[in-house]
Amino acid sequence: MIKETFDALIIGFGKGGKTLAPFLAEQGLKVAVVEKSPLMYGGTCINIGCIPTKALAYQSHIVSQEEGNGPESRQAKYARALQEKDELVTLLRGKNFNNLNSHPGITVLTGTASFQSPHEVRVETEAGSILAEAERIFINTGAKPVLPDIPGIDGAHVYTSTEMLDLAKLPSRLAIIGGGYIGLEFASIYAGFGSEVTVLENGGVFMPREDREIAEEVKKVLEAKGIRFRLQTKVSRIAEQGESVQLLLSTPDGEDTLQADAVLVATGRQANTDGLNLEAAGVEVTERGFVRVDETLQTTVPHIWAIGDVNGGPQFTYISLDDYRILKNQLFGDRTRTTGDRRFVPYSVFIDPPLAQVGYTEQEALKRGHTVKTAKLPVTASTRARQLKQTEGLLKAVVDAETDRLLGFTMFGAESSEVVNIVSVFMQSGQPYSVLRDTIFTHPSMAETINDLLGAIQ
Ligand SMILES: Cc1cc2nc3c(=O)[nH]c(=O)nc-3n(C[C@H](O)[C@H](O)[C@H](O)COP(=O)(O)OP(=O)(O)OC[C@H]3O[C@@H](n4cnc5c(N)ncnc54)[C@H](O)[C@@H]3O)c2cc1C
Ligand SMILES: NC(=O)c1ccc[n+]([C@@H]2O[C@H](COP(=O)([O-])OP(=O)(O)OC[C@H]3O[C@@H](n4cnc5c(N)ncnc54)[C@H](O)[C@@H]3O)[C@@H](O)[C@H]2O)c1
Repeated sequence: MIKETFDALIIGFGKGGKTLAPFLAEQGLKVAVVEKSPLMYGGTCINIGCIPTKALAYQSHIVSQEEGNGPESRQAKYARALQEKDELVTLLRGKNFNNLNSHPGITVLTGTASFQSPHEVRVETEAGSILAEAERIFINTGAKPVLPDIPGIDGAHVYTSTEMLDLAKLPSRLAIIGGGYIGLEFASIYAGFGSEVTVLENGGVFMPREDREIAEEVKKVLEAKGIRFRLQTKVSRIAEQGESVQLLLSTPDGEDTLQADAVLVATGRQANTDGLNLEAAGVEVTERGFVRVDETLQTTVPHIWAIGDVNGGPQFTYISLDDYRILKNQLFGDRTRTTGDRRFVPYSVFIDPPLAQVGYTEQEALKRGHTVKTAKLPVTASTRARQLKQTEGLLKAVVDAETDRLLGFTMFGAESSEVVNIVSVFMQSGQPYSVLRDTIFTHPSMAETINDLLGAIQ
């Protein structure tokens, strides 16, 4: 076996790792990045996550706005959207590979990594095994879908989100198991292309973490687009029936069946630690199977760190990026950054229109003992939304009645995934909400709805 020695070894080509690699190389370290699949240079986000799904969401929105699309035209537009998505992914994957591969201080090893000892990682490449020894090791192997134990889940018409991204034929009827981020985003994408979509969620509350008024509005808008939601519903069996499948459902009203042409399983994502042989390094995992880290992202072994989805933090690309910032600060800075100083992490669910949130919902603020003032504004109040012909949705703000600080902001409406970042930055400043209420925004814009929303706080 060939033996190579590095100062730093990064396992997985995720967002945090691929940003950390050039930084470490610029500090004079000899760095290796190990990626198990040539189709995954750049990681989940680029190849099978954010980028391809949002590319499809964009095309689906356009198709949904058009009139007179019959089944053939919808299939043709779906096929073109898949092709454009593939072109974009291929472009970004190549750029990501070249960014690291062309760097003089970085070696990209394409192969599967597994620990042999605390400082040694075996990499199985097509050309044979390499034993990579490194002083510092960073685990950035991401997450993979959870597959519930349902008879028939391994059937031909049942897909994970990754597999759905290559589904050539637009399904007439799509059943989605799981009503979380992936479930709702795919529901919105496929409904936009014209599929009949049913979301099967075993929880009893639709979008349980969201503000209740906003969640109700989301449900109403998505239902108006033809998406059906079945809560408190478990799938007990999936049976192949020729070109389609039958799902056997267990519901509060008893057993039921659902016919579908495709089934998406979107029931959460778990740490990708298979085959890493963490025991050989002494790296511990949590009860949920994620790599155990402290606030500085150090594992139970001092020279090994874990970044991104694999460490059990929020599963967002921008959190993996922030993990990189923490490591940079901890290893080469003043060691003040930790996961504990993350406040007001915004997020967006790319349904149509998108939902974005930062801070507390009204319910969460009350639970935390705040006295609150709130305001709501329908998206119809926005002239920009009328120009965009996207008047669905609702905004809501939550203000602390004692300090006048903005505690939370939710926007379900066009361009909310952009607008939320303005509010997030403002919330970091800790200023009273009236400052944002009276800030000058361009017109016409979706951002200016913030002025009106906060103007309605009483
Ligand atoms: C369908 C979908 C849509 C999403 N949409 C969004 C979104 O819109 N916005 C957002 O912020 N987040 C989104 N996410 C989440 C986001 O993609 C992840 O949080 C993020 O990509 C995680 O990055 P990471 O740094 O943890 O590692 P990843 O990008 O997951 O990279 C891990 C890499 O490690 C490799 N690997 C695994 N095991 C080994 C091994 N043993 N040896 C070598 N290599 C290995 C994998 O092949 C992979 O390339 C989405 C996720 C999915 C699935
Ligand atoms: N826009 C974004 O930022 C974005 C988009 C997609 C994914 N992601 C990330 O990916 C992660 C994974 O997404 P996800 O949707 O797979 O997970 P999730 O945790 O968001 O949702 C999973 C849902 O499936 C339900 N569920 C679990 N088992 C079930 C079963 N047997 N039957 C029916 N329902 C069941 C859960 O109650 C939950 O509502 C998210 O947590 C998110 O961080 C982010």
